[in-house]
Amino acid sequence: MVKMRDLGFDDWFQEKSAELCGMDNSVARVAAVDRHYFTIRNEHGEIPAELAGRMYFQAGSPSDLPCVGDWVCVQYHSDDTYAIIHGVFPRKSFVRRKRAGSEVEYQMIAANVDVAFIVQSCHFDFNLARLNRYLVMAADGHVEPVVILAKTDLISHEELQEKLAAVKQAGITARIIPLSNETGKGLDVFHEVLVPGRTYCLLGSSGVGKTTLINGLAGRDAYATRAVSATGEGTHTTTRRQLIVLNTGVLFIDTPGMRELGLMDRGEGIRREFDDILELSRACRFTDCSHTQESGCAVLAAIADGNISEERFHSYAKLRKESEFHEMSYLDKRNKDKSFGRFLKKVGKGAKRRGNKRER
Ligand SMILES: Nc1nc2c(ncn2[C@@H]2O[C@H](COP(=O)(O)OP(=O)(O)OP(=O)(O)O)[C@@H](O)[C@H]2O)c(=O)[nH]1
Ligand SMILES: [Zn+2]
Repeated sequence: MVKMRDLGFDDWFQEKSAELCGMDNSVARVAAVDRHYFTIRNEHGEIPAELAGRMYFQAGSPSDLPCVGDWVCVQYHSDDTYAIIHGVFPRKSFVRRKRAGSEVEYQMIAANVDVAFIVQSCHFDFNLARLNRYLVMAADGHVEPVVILAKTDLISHEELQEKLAAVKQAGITARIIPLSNETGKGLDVFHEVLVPGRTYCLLGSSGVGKTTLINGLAGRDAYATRAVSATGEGTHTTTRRQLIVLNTGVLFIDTPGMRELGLMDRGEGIRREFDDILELSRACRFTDCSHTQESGCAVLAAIADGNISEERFHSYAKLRKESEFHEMSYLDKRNKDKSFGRFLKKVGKGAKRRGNKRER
C-alpha cells in the first residue's frame, strides 16, 4: 500500500487539509479526467469519481474544476468503489494555457507538477523561441523547468555544442540534458534527476521523443495501451491513465491537453521549416492540392525537376498530416459539447470530401 506522501501529498497540502476536508472527507489525487468522469487515486488504487453538483455551481471558471494532478476531498460510496469529489485543494503549481481568443481565460492542463521536462529534438524541432514559450509557461505555473535536447544521435558532437551554446547565449539558465533514446547516451542523467514522490511532465512538440522516454521508464504499456475505467450512472467510458506511478515511485502526468500543446507548436514549426514547399504550393492549380497526383501541381513538378528532394517532401507530408488532424481536433474542442466520436466521424467525412477539388 502506498502512502499519500508517496503520491506527492506534503506539509503544504497537509496544512490545508483540516480546514478543507474536515472529518467526513478523505483526501485523494485526480489521476484522470474525461469530460465529467474522473478517476481518483488513493492509498489503495484508482476509483471512479464524480463531482458533487455543487462544485459546478460554485466554480467561477472552468479552471476551478479539478484537473489531473489535483488533490481533492472525496466521500466514498458503495463500499469504497465509487467517490464523490466535494472540494479541490489550492494548487501549488500548474501547467495551463491561454484559451484561444482570450487573454484572461485559461485551460488548466495539469496541477501540482514539480518539474516539467521541456523536450526539443536536436534537428528539425530545435527552436529557441519555442523553447522560451515553454519556459514562460513553466514559470507562469511555478513549475521547475528542465530542458531535454533529444535525438542527439542525429547531429554531430560539434553541432550539439553549438546548440548548447545557443541556449546559454539566449540567457536560458535551466538545466539542460542532452540525450538520445537511440544510443542511450544521456539517459542515465535523465533517470538520476527523477525523485520518488515528485511529479513530472513532458512538454514539447509532437515527435520529439516524449513517448519513447516515458516508455523507457514505465514499460511499453504505461501510456499507450493501459486504460482506466470510469463509471458514472450506468455509462462506461475508458480513459487513458494520465497520472502514472512508476515502479520507482516517480510520478508522471501525461494528459491529452499536454499532447495538444505539442501539436499546436508543430503546426507553426512546419510553416517555418517548410516555407519553400508552402510557397511552391501556391502555384498549384488547385487551392486544396494534396501534391500527390493532381495535374498542375507545382510541388510534384519541383520534385520531378530535383528542386525538392522526395525525402524532404515525405517528411513534410507526414508532419502536415499530423498537424492537420490536430488543427481539426483543436477547433473541435473549442466547440465543447461535441463528443470525440462525432468528431472522428466528421474527420472521416472531411477526408472523403477532398475528392472534389477546388480550382483556383
Ligand atoms: N533518432 C532518434 N529517434 C528517436 C529518438 N527518440 C525517439 N525517436 C523516434 O522519434 C519518433 C517520435 O518519437 P515519440 O516518442 O513518439 O515522440 P513524442 O514526442 O511522444 O510524439 P507525440 O506522441 O506525437 O507527442 C519515433 O519514431 C521514435 O522512435 C532518438 O533519441 N533518436
Ligand atoms: Zn500541388
